[in-house]
Amino acid sequence: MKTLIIENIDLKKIGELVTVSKQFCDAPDIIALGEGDIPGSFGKAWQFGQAVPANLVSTVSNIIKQENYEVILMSVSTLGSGLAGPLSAALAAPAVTEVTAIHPDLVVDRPVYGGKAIIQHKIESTPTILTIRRKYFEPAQLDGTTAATALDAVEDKVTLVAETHEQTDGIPLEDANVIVSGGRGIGDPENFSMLQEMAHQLNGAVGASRGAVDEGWASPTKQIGQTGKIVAPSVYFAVGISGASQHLAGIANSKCVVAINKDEDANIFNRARFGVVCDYKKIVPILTQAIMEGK
Ligand SMILES: Cc1cc2nc3c(=O)[nH]c(=O)nc-3n(C[C@H](O)[C@H](O)[C@H](O)COP(=O)(O)OP(=O)(O)OC[C@H]3O[C@@H](n4cnc5c(N)ncnc54)[C@H](O)[C@@H]3O)c2cc1C
Repeated sequence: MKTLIIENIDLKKIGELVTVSKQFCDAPDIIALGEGDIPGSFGKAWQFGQAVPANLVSTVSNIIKQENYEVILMSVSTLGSGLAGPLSAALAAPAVTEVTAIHPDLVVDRPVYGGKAIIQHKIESTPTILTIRRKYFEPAQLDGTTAATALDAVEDKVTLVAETHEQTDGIPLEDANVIVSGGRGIGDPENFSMLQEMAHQLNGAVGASRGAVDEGWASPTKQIGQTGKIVAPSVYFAVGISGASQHLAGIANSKCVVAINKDEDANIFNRARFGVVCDYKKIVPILTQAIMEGK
């Protein structure tokens, strides 16, 4: 099936979409956004400078129509989520969002009810737009670069007035291999520094439950869960977090969950591979020290 990737110039995001594209075709084409070379080898390539998704709709939908693309792939991101709906309307094409798996015969999975159930959709008509959840597919290795046709004819429906970059002291949560997250059980904001130190030693990032965010101990940008970020680290430490379903929805694709909670009946232990029933103030400094000594 003729496949088009639409993505910012980002090695991992493009790599993940190339992996997905292999289910549909041998060589996808790409519309890339941003400055610099497009990593990887693509049949046809177009490139926008940075632009607001709403302003790209008519140019992108014209390319899709002219080239007869059957599958359009984007990540679940500001770009993908902003473009999927308007493109679907412009092309009268179905859009399946938050896809986490692709099966034979064009059947795709998407989680619903905060990850408690999976819906399967069979793609029956083309073009079809799919947004793909990050980190569910291993990024393909991208060799070389592809020269692109520059596209600067964008509409002026929305003007970008200002852009404020999130303060991420270190690795962004979505890219972190290790996350140390704190919940309401942390008790006060100062104690988050304990988690910061542990995350620092593990070259990881600090996250938070909504409990901790509602208390004002962590920034909303750190919230993980149904209404926060969806993360997929190799190791996720849940410290003083009860394990509400809305929190678990954000960590469904974490490979190994380690729970530290003083309540042995806390629901987080049902999701954890390793659990420590203990006051976190006793165990976190010991773990941090052991990690430092083990380096
Ligand atoms: C529509 C909706 C969307 C939501 N979205 C999200 C979301 O995106 N993310 C999210 O996280 N929540 C979300 N929630 C809230 C969710 O339901 C829970 O209320 C929240 O996750 C609870 O946070 P918590 O586990 O930190 O706090 P609590 O439930 O209060 O748990 C605190 C835990 O800390 C333990 N503890 C206390 N002291 C210590 C100690 N000294 N050492 C070790 N353990 C200790 C306790 O035993 C307890 O298990 C949402 C809710 C709704 C209704």
